[in-house]
Amino acid sequence: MTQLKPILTHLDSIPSTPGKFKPDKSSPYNLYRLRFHPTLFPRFTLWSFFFIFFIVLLIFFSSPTNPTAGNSRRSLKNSLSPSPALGPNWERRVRASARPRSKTGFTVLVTGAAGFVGTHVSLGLKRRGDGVLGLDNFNQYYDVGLKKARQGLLERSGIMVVEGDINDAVLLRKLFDAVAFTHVMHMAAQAGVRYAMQNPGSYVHSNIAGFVSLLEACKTANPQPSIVWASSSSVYGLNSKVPFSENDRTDQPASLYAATKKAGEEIAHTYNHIYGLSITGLRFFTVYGPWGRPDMAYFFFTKDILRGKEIKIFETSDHGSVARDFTYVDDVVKGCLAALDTAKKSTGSGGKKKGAAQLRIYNLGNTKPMPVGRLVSILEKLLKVKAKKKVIQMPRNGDVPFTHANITLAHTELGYKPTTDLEMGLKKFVKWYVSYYGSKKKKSSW
Ligand SMILES: O=C(O)[C@H]1O[C@H](OP(=O)(O)OP(=O)(O)OC[C@H]2O[C@@H](n3ccc(=O)[nH]c3=O)[C@H](O)[C@@H]2O)[C@H](O)[C@@H](O)[C@@H]1O
Repeated sequence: MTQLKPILTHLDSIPSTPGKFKPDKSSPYNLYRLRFHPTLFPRFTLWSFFFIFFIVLLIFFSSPTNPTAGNSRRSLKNSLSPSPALGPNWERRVRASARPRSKTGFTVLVTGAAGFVGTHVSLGLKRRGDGVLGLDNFNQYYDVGLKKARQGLLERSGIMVVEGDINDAVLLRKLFDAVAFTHVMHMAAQAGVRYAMQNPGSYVHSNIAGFVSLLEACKTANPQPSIVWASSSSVYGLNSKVPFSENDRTDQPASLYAATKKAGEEIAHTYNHIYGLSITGLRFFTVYGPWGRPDMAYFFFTKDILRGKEIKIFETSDHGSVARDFTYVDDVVKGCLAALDTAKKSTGSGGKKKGAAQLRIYNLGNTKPMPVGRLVSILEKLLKVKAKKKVIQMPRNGDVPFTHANITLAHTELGYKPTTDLEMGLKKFVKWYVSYYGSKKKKSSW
């Protein structure tokens, strides 16, 4: 310490403009300076170097437990030096995928494209000649292998799926810079009613923060796209007025999942109001079908029945049956495309509203609620296996006892008319299930 003091005092006297310093030969500290510089200064610099190096290592190699932090680091990396995946070749592929077949076709960004409904909607759009670019974060909520298989299906139809998160603002900007999307079909979400109790943060991350991030990109884009997005029948929560109509109360959500979807509807209102974005929300009613979600009851009941594993059938506290307005995926896709076709243009540009814009919400259900017990007996018949059933009281985990859609509004304004009943829809699902998991003997991790 006594040795360092003279050096530090000497540093205090260095003028701020380098090169103008004249050593004071008369200073009694000159002797110390000459004697200690050669040994102490390199040691000091060496330790500083190691310290800085350690900090840099820590920043670059620490695992991103917070997904948003991970994204922001990736975003930073992207903005500093675009990875080869975001280079000119990547941009060419992005543009080619999004190019419609005809001049009147739409140019659609589908978020959650490797998800269940996202895949079907993407294929439906491509089939009729629209240009489709997919975006999906391939998260591990359920079997990523299934998502990759859906991606393969899309790629064979000429649809590219960019791997990325809707929270990644830099990536979204790159996509909107590369392509003038006319529409965004926003299907990306953290789905599942009961899982919200295990991982509440993922619902906030995808369904709230992610939605805002996407709307920010849409409002800034020039031209602003029209947006159609997936809300949920779960917003009706504890509403007991049946069938559920769009103007019924939705302020009593029974799960955090439902609350984040309801929040999405309010956020949509705000972006419509401030920026003139044209936004249509679709309340899906328990959508099922081929390439479905392994976390949903019809899917894991099929798996468990085939394996001889017990399945739990929920009932209400007064021993009534729990029922859902199960809706077949092809019917929902028709509703999604009709919503896109009837969507008016957004009115804003450069982040500024120019006039009132369209804001809509529709139920896309089947109007025929079925008890879960009935779903199981249809599966038993199709699989030719008797299920090991255990009837238990519905746990308090966010579930609601029944759903039932009034689809008058969607019918009148979108021409929506579901045509697939539960027997036919499950038959198609089981056929796919057996061909995917049965004959191919795919390993499943779900
Ligand atoms: O349309 C909707 O609003 C929602 O539909 C489904 O949610 P849910 O209807 O709860 O679908 P499942 O998890 O497949 O459950 C179907 C029925 O089976 C019942 N169930 C579930 C699990 C189980 O072990 N036993 C059982 O009887 C549930 O109570 C429910 O009545 C989706 O998972 C949500 O993402 C979607 O938003």
